[in-house]
Amino acid sequence: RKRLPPSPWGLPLIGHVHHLSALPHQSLQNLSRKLGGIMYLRLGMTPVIVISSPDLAKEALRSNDSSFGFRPYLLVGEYLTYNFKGIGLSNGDHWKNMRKICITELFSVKRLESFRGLRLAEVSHLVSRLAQASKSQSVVNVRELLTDFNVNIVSQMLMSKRFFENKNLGGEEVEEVRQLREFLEELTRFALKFHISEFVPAWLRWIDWNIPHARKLVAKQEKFFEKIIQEHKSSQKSRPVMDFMDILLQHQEDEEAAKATFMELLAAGTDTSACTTEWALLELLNNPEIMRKAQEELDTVVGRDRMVTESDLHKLLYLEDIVKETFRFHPPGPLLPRMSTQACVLGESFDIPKGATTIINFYAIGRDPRVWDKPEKFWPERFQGSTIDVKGQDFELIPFGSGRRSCPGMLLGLKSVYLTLANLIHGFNWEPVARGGSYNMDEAFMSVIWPKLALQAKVTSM
Ligand code: HEM
Repeated sequence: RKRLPPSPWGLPLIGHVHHLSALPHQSLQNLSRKLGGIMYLRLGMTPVIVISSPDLAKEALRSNDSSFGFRPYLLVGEYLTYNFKGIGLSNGDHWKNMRKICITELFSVKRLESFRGLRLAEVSHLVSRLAQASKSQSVVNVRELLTDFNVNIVSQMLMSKRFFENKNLGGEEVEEVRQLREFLEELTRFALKFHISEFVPAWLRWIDWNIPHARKLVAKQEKFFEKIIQEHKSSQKSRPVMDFMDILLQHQEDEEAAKATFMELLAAGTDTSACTTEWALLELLNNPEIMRKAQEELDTVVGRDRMVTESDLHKLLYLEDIVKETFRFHPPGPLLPRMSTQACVLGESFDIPKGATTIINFYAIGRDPRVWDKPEKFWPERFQGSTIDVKGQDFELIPFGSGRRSCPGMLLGLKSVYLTLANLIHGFNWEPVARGGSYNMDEAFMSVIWPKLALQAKVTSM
């Protein structure tokens, strides 16, 4: 006989909402410790299945990939992506088409290779900012450094624009960049608010009191993209190689699809990589022995006379273990959001209703003592001699998801994390400015899971 997975105690109307805190991945981890690897929650009127076991994640994402290949409804998807015209929140044929364009024209190995010089130029810029900070003995705001790096990479790939730390920008453009930063922050705050439309049936969504705010945000977004699209159309002939905006405007007559996809790629592709590097550096600062081993490896493989480049990365095996361990312990987006499009059975006999929001909590999987030895310890050596990788085949470690909706930007994200981390620790010694020399590792659930306190430290050139 089939049955629903176990649930915690609920309340009339709100169901199980009261079990969730400002750190929902941790609340769900705590619940799964009591209820097991699969549970059933009701958030308002929305049925939600939460999976926190590698075997059940594999069953959902591999054996039943087509049943769980949809994204659930989000208010930001309806408004800021013009009724689901982007890639990350859309479904069905439109999603298939956008994903195909993104994979062939932006994320293919060949296309990524053509941007190698761009990444090198940005990393040189990052290193010279650190060298300046070393000279002036000033404290480095690591988060700002990493965010600038990642936004600059993605914005140049998408639309040939370098937004941050660009001395060639005129006063009006600097003001635009400031507005973009503010807009992205406001959008994140908005996306994290409670939206009742996500917890009621579709016909009742109009009652959401956040809709006027969503419309205001759309107007700000419009202002930003209209200008970029116009500039792009008028300068297209002067670009030797077409950028992604040129390509997308060619494929898609509908400019709204281009705007939606751009906003999603900027949102999905910048903070994810930046926060992974920030967590890794934090762990190294709190664990000087691991830092020492990583720097020794860099000295042996790269030497002291030059920067680390992408051709060095495959030889840096300890660095690879550090990055894997960072993804296990601090996955940037720890809850995979999916939706079941047909009823199915998971596990021994758990009934998954059609239309249930399905969340895979791989934060819980990464810290489960049944899956990992000493899970609360940051211990890169656990990967020595192990074949476990982050690429979506090993369900103990799926920071980029798995299956048809897995992250298409994975290769770019990995390059960015390796390159920035390697260069941050290669040419510089880091001195903590935290009280007592050890950093607080609390988390904040924002666009991604950031360290609650942005990492600040002093550097000296080696
Ligand atoms: C460390 C870096 C990154 C991490 C950890 C990460 C993680 C993820 C995760 C967990 C998902 C959901 C996967 C699923 O449902 O199975 C995802 C989706 C996505 N990511 Fe990434 N990501 C990273 C970098 C990037 C970059 C650099 C880009 C693009 C510039 C990007 C673009 C996307 C897009 C467009 C989707 C939605 C795909 C779809 O729904 O078909 N990501 N990412």
